[in-house]
Amino acid sequence: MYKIVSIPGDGIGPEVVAGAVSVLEQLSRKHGFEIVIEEHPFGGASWELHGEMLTQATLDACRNCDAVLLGAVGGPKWESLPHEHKPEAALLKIRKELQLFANLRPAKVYDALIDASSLKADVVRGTDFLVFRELTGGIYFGQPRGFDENRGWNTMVYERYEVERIARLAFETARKRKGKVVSIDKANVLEVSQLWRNVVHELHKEFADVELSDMYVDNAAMQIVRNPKQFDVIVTSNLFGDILSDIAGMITGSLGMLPSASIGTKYALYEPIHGSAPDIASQNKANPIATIASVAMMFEHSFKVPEIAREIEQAIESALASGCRTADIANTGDRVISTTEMTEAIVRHLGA
Ligand SMILES: NC(=O)c1ccc[n+]([C@@H]2O[C@H](COP(=O)([O-])OP(=O)(O)OC[C@H]3O[C@@H](n4cnc5c(N)ncnc54)[C@H](O)[C@@H]3O)[C@@H](O)[C@H]2O)c1
Ligand SMILES: CC(C)[C@H](C(=O)O)[C@@H](O)C(=O)O
Ligand SMILES: [Mg+2]
Repeated sequence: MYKIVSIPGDGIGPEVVAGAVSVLEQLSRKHGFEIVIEEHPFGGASWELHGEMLTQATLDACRNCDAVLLGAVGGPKWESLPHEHKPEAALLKIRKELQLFANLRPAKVYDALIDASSLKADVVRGTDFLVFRELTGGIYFGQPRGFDENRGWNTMVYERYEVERIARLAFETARKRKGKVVSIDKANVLEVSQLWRNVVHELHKEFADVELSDMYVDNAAMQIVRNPKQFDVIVTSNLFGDILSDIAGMITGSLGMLPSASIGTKYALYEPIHGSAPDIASQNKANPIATIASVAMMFEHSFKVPEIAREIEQAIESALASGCRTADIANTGDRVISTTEMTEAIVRHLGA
């Protein structure tokens, strides 16, 4: 039995999470295992119900399950709230409370979608890299922070142990892949990046079989677009990882394609990398694949059933190969289908 807490959130969150839940239900029917899904409010949706973006009940539920599935939070309705009350602050809080220090963001190109990328087919074909984004430290959490009428300030700080634990995961994972880690920083300008670089290199002594190189973040943004195939594993800080993974989204055709796993030593949460997309919310237009692929990551990392992860990825691949396209990945002339139609196609390809 798998107990999953779902926190759909705002905007397209509920639409894409509904797609992922259909996939979970189909897997349960097909394989005969029980899946219990408990839904809890989060973000703006929770604010409207309880006057709080993250209630103690939702947080307790997340600590009391095998895995959490999150849609997205945020939207224009809550933008003018003070920073500490915004839905985005609740997202940071849940990551911190559950100590989800590593955010794994794979950027893998599906063959059927090579023409959906804004980059040339030869550049994107065969791209397959994995970003380890540090998720509970750096400038997102550093103190002091604030702003007044004339000044705004944030602090980027990393402790040795924070760098070490994410770099260790990156090295361990690279060993099972192509054995190459690129650590991305801004050590030519930022002292905090110098610490990052020093710690990564010290740790590398334990992983001498893995090839390590450093890259400045501005160059990395360019290299990801110029030649994404050069990367295997990327390890980087919270802010740089946020930005670089959205860039990676465009290699795969759309932000709506990229899943993620946020993991710590005790808990795990799975979420697409995209946001609540207010521009297309409640229109049945969103691409559910990022969230469905996040369920594949759940089976891989939390439930340790990689065969089912592959089954989900295969069903996505087959749906795409048979021509299914939501608007974000459609080319001119393609028939565009809805969120629910894409979900149904993937469920069909999962088989019974
Ligand atoms: N993890 C999260 O919950 C998360 C992540 C990013 C942004 N946000 C929040 O979401 C809100 C909107 O932010 P934004 O517009 O900068 O980023 P966004 O990711 O929501 O949207 C960016 C663009 O990508 C498109 N897009 C995103 N996901 C898609 C999908 N699944 N299918 C098709 N198209 C998709 C949107 O329509 C939009 O044009 C903000 O409040 C922001 O803070 C939340
Ligand atoms: C909404 C925001 C807090 C979040 C982040 O910056 O981490 C988002 O952009 C993401 O990538 O998950
Ligand atoms: Mg982001």
